[in-house]
Amino acid sequence: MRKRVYITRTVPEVALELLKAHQIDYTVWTEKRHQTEEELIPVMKDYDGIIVSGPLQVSRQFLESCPDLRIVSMMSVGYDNVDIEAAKELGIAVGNTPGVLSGATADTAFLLLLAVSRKAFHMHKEIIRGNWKFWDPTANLGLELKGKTLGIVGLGRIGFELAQRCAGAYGMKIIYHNRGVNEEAEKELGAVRVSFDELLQQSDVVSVHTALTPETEGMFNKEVFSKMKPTAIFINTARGGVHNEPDLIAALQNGTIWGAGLDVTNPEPMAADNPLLNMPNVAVLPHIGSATIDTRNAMAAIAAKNVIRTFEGKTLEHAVVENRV
Ligand SMILES: NC(=O)C1=CN([C@@H]2O[C@H](COP(=O)(O)OP(=O)(O)OC[C@H]3O[C@@H](n4cnc5c(N)ncnc54)[C@H](OP(=O)(O)O)[C@@H]3O)[C@@H](O)[C@H]2O)C=CC1
Ligand SMILES: O=CC(=O)O
Repeated sequence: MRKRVYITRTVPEVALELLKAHQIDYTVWTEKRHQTEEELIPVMKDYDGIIVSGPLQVSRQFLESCPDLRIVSMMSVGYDNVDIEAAKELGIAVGNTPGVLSGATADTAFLLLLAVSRKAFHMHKEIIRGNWKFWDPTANLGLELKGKTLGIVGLGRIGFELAQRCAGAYGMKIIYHNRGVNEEAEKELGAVRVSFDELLQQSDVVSVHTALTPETEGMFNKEVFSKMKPTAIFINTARGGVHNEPDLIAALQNGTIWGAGLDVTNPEPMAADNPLLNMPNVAVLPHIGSATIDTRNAMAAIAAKNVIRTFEGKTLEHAVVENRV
């Protein structure tokens, strides 16, 4: 019997072509809203696989309610919304799409850093509001990045690409805080591993790139912001849950830190009246880290290949939970 895959959002055509070429049937959810776990559970009884793109909670209850499910194929590198222990216990493979999105996501962090350092998003809004009246040499002043210190919390694939950009473009000194050592970054970029507190105290820019885990949830809170320089910029392209939003708003309002650039928020989408959107030293993007044509095609291809390989009884191209072959 032909296998069936449910796809939680429209995805690049390359994924559908690959599934078709392997005689796999699929259904794509095309409405402009995300389905909830509760809505999907009754639907999933007819499917052998799911490609997840978006914020669906793949809980134990969800996995236990899908009798034929063989694979959860994430079209993302992050899998914080999947109950990995339950998937392992139930023998359901989980795939993801690391690596191919690192450059695009690092570009997004770099874009946010430049935008915040020069208040670019705020200036753009000011022009639209009709507030570009005259040239004032003492107004609209930003910060320069040349020779400054970039502190990366979670220097993995994306952090490495950001460090390359900042070291290459501005000669920034790279320090990082990981649980382990990143030998490649130390060798190639001269990155120096420091304690979390040392990183906070020394960095002009703090950029976070860890996964969202119980250990990293709410990691950037009032106490942590208070240890950063008053001229520091905080960048988060990882997950909104890694920072405490009320604490971040307070830190920006009372001058504890200088600015913030966010590609991820908590919740997503961010409400249009969120105070962060009206702060001059803040830039917010709607979770577009990996959103380039090339990157999304590459992600979609891996997500489809992980499904195909599962049904063929092979190991995945990228596994969080390996297929039982
Ligand atoms: N905005 C967007 O659109 C995107 C966001 N992302 C997010 O970025 C995250 C990172 O992706 P990627 O770079 O590929 O992942 P990697 O696994 O390559 O890097 C994550 C790094 O975090 C470190 N780390 C993990 N836990 C901790 C901790 N508690 N304290 C300090 N460091 C820690 C790890 O090192 P060690 O184990 O040594 O601690 C590792 O080097 C994803 O999980 C996802 O949430 C990804 C893509 C796009
Ligand atoms: O947020 C995106 C991801 O790939 O993870």
